[in-house]
Amino acid sequence: MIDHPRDALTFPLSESQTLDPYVPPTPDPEYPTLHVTLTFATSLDSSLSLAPGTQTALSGLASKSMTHYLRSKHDAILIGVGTAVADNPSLNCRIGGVGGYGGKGLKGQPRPVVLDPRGRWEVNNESKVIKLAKEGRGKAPWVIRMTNAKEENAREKEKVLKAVGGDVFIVPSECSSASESMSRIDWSNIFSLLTAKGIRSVMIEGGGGVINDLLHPQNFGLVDTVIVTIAPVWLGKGGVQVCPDERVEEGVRIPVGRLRDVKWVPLGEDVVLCGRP
Ligand SMILES: NC(=O)C1=CN([C@@H]2O[C@H](COP(=O)(O)OP(=O)(O)OC[C@H]3O[C@@H](n4cnc5c(N)ncnc54)[C@H](OP(=O)(O)O)[C@@H]3O)[C@@H](O)[C@H]2O)C=CC1
Ligand SMILES: Nc1nc(O)c(N)c(N[C@@H]2O[C@H](COP(=O)(O)O)[C@@H](O)[C@H]2O)n1
Repeated sequence: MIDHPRDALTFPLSESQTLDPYVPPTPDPEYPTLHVTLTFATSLDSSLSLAPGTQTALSGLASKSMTHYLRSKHDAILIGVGTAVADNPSLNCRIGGVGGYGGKGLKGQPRPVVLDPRGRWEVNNESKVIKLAKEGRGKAPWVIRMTNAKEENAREKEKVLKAVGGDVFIVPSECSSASESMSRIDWSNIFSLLTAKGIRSVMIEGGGGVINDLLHPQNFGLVDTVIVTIAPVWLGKGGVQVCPDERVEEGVRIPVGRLRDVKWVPLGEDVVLCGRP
């Protein structure tokens, strides 16, 4: 019997088989493509957290283990800088048997990627992702920045990242007519960068800004799979909500997006919705 650390999570084979039609397929080495999974946990009133800048535990143990199983099936996890700042997340996979949790090396560990266009994430040696990378319990993070970002402490932060094997990549921004501070990076450029760096599957975990941007009709087609944990709780007004901009075509309001091939999987007290855009 394999000895797993006491803090390791388990996800039963029977549950993983239910989910497997939605996990990324084995990549074809001749046709390098990227599988994009959008996944998050929400309340009954479509909130990710009680308030901006705070972390709220929504997933129960069973659905949290499901998220970690998904992490083991993806090459990378991507979050927005708002989440990196609010949560100081670990972004590793803590399923027993993966690298660092009873397994060898970093096998099964995804690459954490932080979308931080303007260099707002104060990554340092106390950041959980950096500590885990040092301990061999997670991969070192990559940061995606925008061209011309006026970033404080850029050199120091890059040094911290590179010391553990992480990196910073610069992607051209899409200029906004409103102002430079409104400019953003086109998701197809982000996905091209990840593909060029050898990533074949990415799970995007949030937060609100990132999810709402990906649910925009212009971007929704770039998503292959959506997996949402719904927890039986209402958080109330003032939270970070998943609620994309409305969609109007020829002056008529229509739904923003709908999933097909849908499966609802009860896990503990939560239910997990799987589908494809
Ligand atoms: N329940 C759950 O599953 C999850 C909950 N959360 C929660 O969500 C909250 C964080 O969400 P939120 O504050 O919305 O932050 P996000 O993590 O969504 O980060 C948003 C920021 O990411 C950058 N960004 C997003 N899209 C683009 C783009 N296309 N191009 C360039 N930059 C982009 C922008 O940075 P800039 O402003 O610098 O331009 C933007 O403000 C926290 O409370 C966290 O706990 C987070 C993840 C999952
Ligand atoms: N699946 C899920 N359930 C919740 O209740 C959550 N709050 C989140 N948040 C996401 O998970 C990240 C934290 O991960 P670590 O445990 O620190 O590795 C957090 O940053 C969000 O992306 N997810």
